[in-house]
Amino acid sequence: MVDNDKTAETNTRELEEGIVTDLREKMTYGSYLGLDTLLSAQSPVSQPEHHDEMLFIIQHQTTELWLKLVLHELKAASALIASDDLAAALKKIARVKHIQKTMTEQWSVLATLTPSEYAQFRDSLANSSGFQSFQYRAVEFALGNKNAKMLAVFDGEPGARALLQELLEQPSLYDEFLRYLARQGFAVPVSVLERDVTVAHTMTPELLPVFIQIYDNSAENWAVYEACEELVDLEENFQLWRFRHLRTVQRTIGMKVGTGGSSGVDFLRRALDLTFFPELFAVRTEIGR
Ligand code: HEM
Ligand SMILES: N[C@@H](CC(=O)c1ccccc1NC=O)C(=O)O
Repeated sequence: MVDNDKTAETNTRELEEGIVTDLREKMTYGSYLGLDTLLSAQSPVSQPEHHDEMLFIIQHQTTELWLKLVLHELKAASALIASDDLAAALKKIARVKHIQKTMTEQWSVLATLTPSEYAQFRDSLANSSGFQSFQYRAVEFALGNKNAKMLAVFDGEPGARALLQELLEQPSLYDEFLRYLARQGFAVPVSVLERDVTVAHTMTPELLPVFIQIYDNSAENWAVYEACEELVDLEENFQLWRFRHLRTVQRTIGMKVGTGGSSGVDFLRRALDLTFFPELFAVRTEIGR
């Protein structure tokens, strides 16, 4: 038995006898998590190395890890809706919402990078840009912001291009939800069910009666009503991430053009006009009328 009183007295925690210390040939924390690979993937390019480039790299890498999980969960959610298991899909979406909050909150870490610090290593980044993040684009596609023109950026990355091509051709989460609603007996127009899923869904007024029915009779349509509100949360969270990105960019590079070749802040601002689920926002105007 460990003498617990001793801990406070010595301000040192005794290791318990059962603790495994001989881990040769065994799976360990580091081997399980692939830490050798993960922690050797931070390679600053500035010369001499700029202290703050480590922050810049790790901020992006942690975001990419979260994006990997978001994609994993969204794919599962889509498949679950396609198999009529809405409740299980909502569980995945709930997780995505928490990840989004973390991703959005994380901007405050990068905001500690001042414009002058960033300017000291920005040239080293050449034409690399977040615009070239295939996982970010994959999440946009999965949620329905399809744009085939984005694929050209990935001509030199066959794996990324193939993943995006596949997602481009698959129904988005919203497409799957609308098909589900049709299977549940809601009057989803055939034109919506048979639409070309390789392009972005656009506002379809003929869909509004479906959502008015759901929102005006929420008690009778509780499951789909809840699902609608979860989708609204997803879009809201996505926009908040875009907005924090925009504001961080603005405070860091002002109105400079982007390393990726876009106008910068103006280009990013236009993304705030995009919507994944237009009818779920339009229905709000109609409620209770
Ligand atoms: C000081 C930090 C940052 C600056 C100054 C910055 C700047 C920019 C600019 C100017 C663009 C437009 C494309 C271009 O011309 O380059 C862009 C796009 C983008 N950035 Fe950043 N960025 C920063 C941090 C980040 C971080 C941490 C991420 C996280 C992965 C990120 C992800 C993206 C994505 C996904 C796009 C494409 C957005 C879209 O298509 O709407 N950026 N960024
Ligand atoms: N586009 C940024 C550069 C940048 O932020 C960046 C560069 C390399 C990898 C990811 C980046 N993040 C977001 O665009 C700029 O124009 O300064």
